Amino acid sequence: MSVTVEFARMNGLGNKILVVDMRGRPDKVTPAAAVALNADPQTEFDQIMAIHDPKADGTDAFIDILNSDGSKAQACGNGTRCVVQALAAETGRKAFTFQTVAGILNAVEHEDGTISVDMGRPVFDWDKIPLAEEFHDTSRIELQIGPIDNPVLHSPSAMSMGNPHAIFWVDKDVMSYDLARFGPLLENHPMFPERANITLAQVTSPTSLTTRTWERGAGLTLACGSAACSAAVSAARTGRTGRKVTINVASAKPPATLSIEWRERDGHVIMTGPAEWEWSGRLDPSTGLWSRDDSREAEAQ
Ligand SMILES: N[C@H](CCC[C@H](N)C(=O)O)C(=O)O
Repeated sequence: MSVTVEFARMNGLGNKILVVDMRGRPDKVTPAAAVALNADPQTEFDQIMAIHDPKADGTDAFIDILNSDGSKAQACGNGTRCVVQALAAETGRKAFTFQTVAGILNAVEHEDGTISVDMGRPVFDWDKIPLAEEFHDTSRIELQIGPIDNPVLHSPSAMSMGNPHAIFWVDKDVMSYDLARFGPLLENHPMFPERANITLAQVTSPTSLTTRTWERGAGLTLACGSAACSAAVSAARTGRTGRKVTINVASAKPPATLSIEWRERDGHVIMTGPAEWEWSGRLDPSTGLWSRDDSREAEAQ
């Protein structure tokens, strides 16, 4: 047992996020707490974004990211927008700088409530993604699933957006694939020594894509921000689209889009989209025991 902390149940395009306030204390949300929270339908989540005191000058907070299986993630685009909305509501500030294990992220909340996160620069080197085999060109790697002579999915683009991603290009509706079946096989494929997030992407115009993602450590999710960034970068990198695209996140609830720009001048990826607060409560970061606090809902009415 440890002293409880505040948390907020939020979502980014339906990607289920728990934002946990760990400021002012040295401990962490444990993998066991994550697994316990995910086992309860009311607190089931895709990522926990734990806000810690800043560790570096010029940053507002250190963010620790956990997947629902208790493993760590280096990046979470939808969760980062949720953290911005929570801190903006608390402080009235609009711009924040966060540190994660993958580096420094700058983010800003706009007048219309949407949030832009500078996700940093993509990494294409095979050993940094990481892949198990050397590929000179990671924009199309040798990997396939299904019958050898007629693969269902093949030749993905691989990259790191802080975390590892494989983007499979498809020309049919992304919902028509059995991603629940192929996702775990590809996530854990020997090609990906640190596993990978697996995305199906369909190019729908020179400025738009539709995506659907099987997340490493979380499975089928309604949306994945870093995967949307990776799909946008990979589409531009392979000449499928320009550097600025709208991503239709096929399973997002309600249907929604993210705007992604792979900025020409510095190679940074800027993701813009919404975040939504659902309810708040308190939890024990060592066990995951939690209770709901309805005072904020009462205030809002
Ligand atoms: N939902 C997140 C990504 C989580 C990535 C995580 N599954 C991993 O890399 O292990 C997003 O919006 O970017």
